[in-house]
Amino acid sequence: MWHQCLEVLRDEFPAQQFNTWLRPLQSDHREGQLMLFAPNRFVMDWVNEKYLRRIEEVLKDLNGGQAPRVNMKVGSAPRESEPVERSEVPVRVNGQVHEETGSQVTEEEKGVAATVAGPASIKPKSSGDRRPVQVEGDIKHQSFLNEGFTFETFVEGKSNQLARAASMQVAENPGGAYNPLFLYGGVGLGKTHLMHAIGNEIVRRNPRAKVAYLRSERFVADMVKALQLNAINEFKRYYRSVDALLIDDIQFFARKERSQEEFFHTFNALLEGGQQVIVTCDRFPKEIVDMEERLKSRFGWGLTVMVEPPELETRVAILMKKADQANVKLSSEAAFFIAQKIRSNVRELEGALRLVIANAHFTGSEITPPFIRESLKDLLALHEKQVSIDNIQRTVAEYYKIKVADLLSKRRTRTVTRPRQVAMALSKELTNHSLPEIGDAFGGRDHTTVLHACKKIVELQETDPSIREDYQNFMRLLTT
Ligand SMILES: Nc1ncnc2c1ncn2[C@@H]1O[C@H](COP(=O)(O)OP(=O)(O)OP(=O)(O)O)[C@@H](O)[C@H]1O
Repeated sequence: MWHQCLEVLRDEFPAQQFNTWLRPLQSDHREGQLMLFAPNRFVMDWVNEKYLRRIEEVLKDLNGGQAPRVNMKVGSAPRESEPVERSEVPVRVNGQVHEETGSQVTEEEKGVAATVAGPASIKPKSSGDRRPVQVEGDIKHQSFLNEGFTFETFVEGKSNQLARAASMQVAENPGGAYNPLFLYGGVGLGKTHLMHAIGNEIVRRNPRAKVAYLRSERFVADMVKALQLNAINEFKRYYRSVDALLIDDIQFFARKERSQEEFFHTFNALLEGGQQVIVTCDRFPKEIVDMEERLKSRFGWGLTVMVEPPELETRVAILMKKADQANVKLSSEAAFFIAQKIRSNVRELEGALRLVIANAHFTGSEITPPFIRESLKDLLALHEKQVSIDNIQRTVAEYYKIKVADLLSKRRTRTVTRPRQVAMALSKELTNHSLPEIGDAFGGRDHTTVLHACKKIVELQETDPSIREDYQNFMRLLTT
């Protein structure tokens, strides 16, 4: 019943709210009582205040008008027993079976170890001690927190408000606020920036704190190297000794079974020790493919927050801030012009600004919209070339698993009309074609049909989280 209830709530609330507060709840239903388990007190209080009444109503409907008793507590639902971590046993590598659990280093993991060049980059991060530390087995630990990625340099907007607030709380109270903190969202939206901001803030508040930041490939490479050098115990000891472990782009753990297992144990040890874990990913935990369920479920124990693509005002504010940091005067008209043209992500926005600034320095020109248009000519041409109606139709058809011909046909079944409307709205937003031109490209439809589709999709994005997510995915797919 709880799963059915979640399905109803998923349609009612925006994806971010649903994923942050409702999805992590676990349930246990017995003797007419539904116990909901929240990963921490904060989530429990929030759900109690904001959602419980609606949850009860939905459950009542699902239960033929009879409301089950709903109680909440912090913790996790009773589950089937999970394998218990055993003591550290020496491990043999090169495809031989790991004695503890039977999992092997996969070919993928060996590949990562081979391609991540140079010594392992994990360093106990304390501002007082920035020397790389040599440990047995010749694994040099270095970690690099980008000192420019701080909360001060991070521009807050609607799209990242929740993620920023949660990150700030973690930085103020590592191990005590939300553990783990799971930040997810599309490329170039500021997840790494926030993660470093947390690390930098932890160290600023406590210069002796050990913060390890690394991309997940590095964790894999280090682990394989440690196995090869017979130094797995040092590896474990190191990772379990940090005050905060920051792992970026966890999706690269997919299919790396041995690393997932190692990370799982490290993760548990850290959580048990009250040490902070922060993870970023390009998608919601449950949607990571080829990742162990128990690991995904652990990710949901703390707080899971989405970083969304910034809206126009935030893009403008980001440009102004970046220009200011570069000591460049940028008029709001110029910032607006760039922000309107570059919508995909912040990384690309920054790249465009850098190009404009470099050109302005080089030519001694003032930064005006015509100058920007000229400076970004190649980039914009590339965008315009890539985002053709044809490209949009192919992308949308592939995504919804229908044929392009269906989009152009007269068919009016729901499975076809909604994707067609999405494709029309995207064509309006991402190309310079007029409404009649778009109508023509969709099997000779009238421009009023296109207009109706655009309005409908704007409306649905407000009310239907799945359409909103689809639309954002398309914007990402088509513009990056
Ligand atoms: N809100 C923001 N304010 C200021 N700068 C930002 C903001 N969001 C992103 N940036 C900047 O955009 C660039 C890309 O951000 P970042 O590397 O954090 O993205 P990401 O979400 O981790 O992407 P990926 O998934 O590709 O790793 C960085 O230079 C970062 O400083």
